Amino acid sequence: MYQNHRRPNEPAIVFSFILNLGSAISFGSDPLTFLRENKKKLGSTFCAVIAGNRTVFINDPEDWKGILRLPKSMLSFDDIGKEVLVSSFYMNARTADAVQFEGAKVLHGQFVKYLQGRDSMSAMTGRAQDSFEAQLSQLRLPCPPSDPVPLFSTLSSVVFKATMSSLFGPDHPLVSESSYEDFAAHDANFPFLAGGAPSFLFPSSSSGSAGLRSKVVSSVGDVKGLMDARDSYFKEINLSPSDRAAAQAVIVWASAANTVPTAVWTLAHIASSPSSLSSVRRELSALSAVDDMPYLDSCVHETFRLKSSSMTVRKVTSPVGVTLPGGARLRGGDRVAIFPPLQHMDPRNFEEPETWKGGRFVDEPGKKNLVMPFGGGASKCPGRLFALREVKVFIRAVLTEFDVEVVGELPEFDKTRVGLGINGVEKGKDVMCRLRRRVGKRE
Ligand code: HEM
Repeated sequence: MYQNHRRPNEPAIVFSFILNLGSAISFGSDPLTFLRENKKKLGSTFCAVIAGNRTVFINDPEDWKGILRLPKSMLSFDDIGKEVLVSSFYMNARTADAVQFEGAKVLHGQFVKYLQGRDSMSAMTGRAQDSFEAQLSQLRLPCPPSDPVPLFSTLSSVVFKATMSSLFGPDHPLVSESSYEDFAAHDANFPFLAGGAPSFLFPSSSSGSAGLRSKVVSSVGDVKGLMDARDSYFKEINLSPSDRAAAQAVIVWASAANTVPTAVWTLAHIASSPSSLSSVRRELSALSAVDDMPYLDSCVHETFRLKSSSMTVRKVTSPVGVTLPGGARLRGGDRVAIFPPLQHMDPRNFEEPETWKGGRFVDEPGKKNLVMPFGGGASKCPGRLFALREVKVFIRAVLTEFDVEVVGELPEFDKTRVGLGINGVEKGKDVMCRLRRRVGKRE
């Protein structure tokens, strides 16, 4: 009601005529310009109404750490997390509560143990690597081989299946082309669902998600990893099979949605930069472990820097509001948002920020700390170590199997996903590449 009215000590407000929609369109179509221009006019912390939510943007990266450290009694992700579970993953409120609140501690402990523990990570990496090698050796190439192939269309399902194999084992029904199609159908409308649009508007998303849920609780064979541990916990708290499926399907999406575009973009950028390609090939020929390849590591971080737009959001928990460390007064229910591309694209941090430079972090590894694709604070991605490793294993597998030559310019990224993670390729476009099996690798 009083969204556009500024009270004493509150941050300045971006005025909008359409109360419920607010600044959603100008923010969504070009967030960097929106934030930079309003920062100039209103100061580094200001409020904008985004799709009905008063959202306070903190635009000075110096303030971010302090914000992310504030206790849950002031700012929390939990309510927003629950909303997303219900709106985007078709979860009922009871299951969402179990995942986001009651089970949070147990489930978080499982993330740490299985997604970051050394033994579990190396077992997962091994399954991903086997899957990449098997899939790439059987990949059907065009005839004649000089015809270019669309990289995203060709390799996204390869990354999806390897990720499923790492989580569930190679024989699980999710390691299949049809499951990739279900995932892609659900994912395609994810920005609308996460934004709160009613799910009946997107029947292909709900049937894609239903397809994944119908398979996700199938036996995981002898893979005693994260998914098995979660399933045991959900049985212990008496969730029904369909509720267990909904809770497990979240991990299917979280594990693949950002890993797929990161992997394909990194490959596309490396292949379109002759100096990066030869530096990566030099590291590969030394046969080091992927964790010991600083140039490749730099390339993946450079892709994160340029393609990620994961926005970290919190909600003011106390109904009477809070005062932020800098003195700004916020109302109960206000959202607080941090948008890392402000830091990623700042020429004071990165020379020629619009340009992908594979070796950017080799001499300045400390600058990787300025790159934030995984969110921060309590909701920071628990899969980050595995994701980074999986992408490197993917690049190594592709470049071992193929010579990759990019044809033409790289297309833009998909701007409709801004705020949600790693941006995929612009709709209707792809990266066109010639793939030739390397000598000694031909069947
Ligand atoms: C490049 C790849 C990835 C990126 C950029 C990424 C990014 C993110 C981000 C930004 C969040 C937090 C969202 C927030 O703060 O609101 C998140 C959460 C999460 N991610 Fe990732 N992620 C990646 C890969 C993975 C992988 C491979 C897994 C699992 C195998 C995974 C599992 C999760 C889970 C379970 C959560 C939710 C954590 C929770 O509920 O506390 N992610 N991810």
